[in-house]
Amino acid sequence: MTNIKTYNAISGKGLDYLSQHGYDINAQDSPKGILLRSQNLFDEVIPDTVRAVVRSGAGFNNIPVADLSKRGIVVFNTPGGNANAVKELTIASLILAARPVVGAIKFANQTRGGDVSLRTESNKGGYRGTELAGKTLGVIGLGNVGSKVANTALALDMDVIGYDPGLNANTAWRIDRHIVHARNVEEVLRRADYVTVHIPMEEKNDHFIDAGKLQLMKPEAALLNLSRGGIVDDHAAKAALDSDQLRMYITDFADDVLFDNPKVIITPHIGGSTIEAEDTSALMAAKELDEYLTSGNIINSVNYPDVNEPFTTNYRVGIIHENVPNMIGQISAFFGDNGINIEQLSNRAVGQYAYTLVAINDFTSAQQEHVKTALDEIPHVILTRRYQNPNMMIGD
Ligand SMILES: NC(=O)c1ccc[n+]([C@@H]2O[C@H](COP(=O)([O-])OP(=O)(O)OC[C@H]3O[C@@H](n4cnc5c(N)ncnc54)[C@H](O)[C@@H]3O)[C@@H](O)[C@H]2O)c1
Ligand SMILES: O=C(O)CC[C@@H](O)C(=O)O
Repeated sequence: MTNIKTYNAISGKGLDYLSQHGYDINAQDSPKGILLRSQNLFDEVIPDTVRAVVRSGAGFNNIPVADLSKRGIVVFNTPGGNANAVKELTIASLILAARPVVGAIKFANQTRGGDVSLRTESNKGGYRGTELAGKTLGVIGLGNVGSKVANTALALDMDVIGYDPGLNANTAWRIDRHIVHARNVEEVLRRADYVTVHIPMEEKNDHFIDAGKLQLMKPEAALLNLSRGGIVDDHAAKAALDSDQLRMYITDFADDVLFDNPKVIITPHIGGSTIEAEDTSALMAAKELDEYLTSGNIINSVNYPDVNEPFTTNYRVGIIHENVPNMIGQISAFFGDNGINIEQLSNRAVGQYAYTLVAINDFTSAQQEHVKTALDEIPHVILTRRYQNPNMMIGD
């Protein structure tokens, strides 16, 4: 059995998959993998036995990715697994920003005694809203969530303007041609009646929406943040609301500065909290973990390149290394010098790291032992793992 440590409430779909594939998800000692949702891993000690950390979800700012990368630990997420759930809550938030539904519900509940229908009818004037149709939605970040939100807003008869300088090809294909592509974020902020942010929390996006950007927005506009606390400077947002430079702020991330403000709606980080999204994400996470631990295939990694090849030979060696010159030369020379024939070699690099997966048929026990220790001694090699087909890990 291979031990997997889990944090948070992971859907049974993912846990059952792991249990059925030879993993012990209850034994927390010497884990080979960690499966989590929002647990802050910066506060945890990650044992040396760990080879993979999988985030069941999209955002991975709760994981010390830079440190784990130096240790040869692959970090995965489940892109798109909960995008539809976040899209739906974003659309609900748009409606809550246009219609005073929350206040109206409270009012209706308070109208007790006497002729209830008359009392509600005569006082409902205070709960008039506006329509989304014909208004402009600005979408910042057109990835898995943002692209879905943008397309759905078109179906609500909104005009949509989007901004994403790092748009990937897969997502670009999904974006409706009627969505206007802004040249810069300022253009989105100036034109939109509603602005929704769907970007990851990383250093460059810390307080991405700050006082300066809020000033560009129309005073009657509403801002939505279902991405992460910290992407919007909440103090600046409160100041903008207080000075009527912003009409409304809806966020999925509670913050002391925002409580008890009639212009703010806070939800408790429930964007991805649907049964469907939790099941889909957990199953994706479990499969990614199993695939890496048993075959060396890397799918949806956030720190190393993806390499996903059919396992058609008897053995494989996966080598995580730095992305520096002559690594492939040294690795293939090593196999040749030790009389090991390479059937196939796949190599990909991303940023400062690279991954080389070597497929082998004839591999004696002595060669396997030697590969483990000797390959790790090549400068810039971070970690080597060996795999035996069918799906039987033989090394550590
Ligand atoms: N509330 C929730 O429960 C919940 C659920 C899922 C995701 N999220 C958050 O939403 C974020 C987005 O999710 P996703 O699945 O769409 O991720 P994604 O990786 O598919 O898309 C993010 C997009 O943002 C773009 N981007 C990054 N920085 C940008 C910037 N400064 N300006 C414009 N575009 C920028 C990227 O190029 C990318 O296309 C996640 O990182 C996560 O933090 C929250
Ligand atoms: O696990 C969750 O419920 C939150 C997930 C969400 O924040 C994400 O980034 O995917």
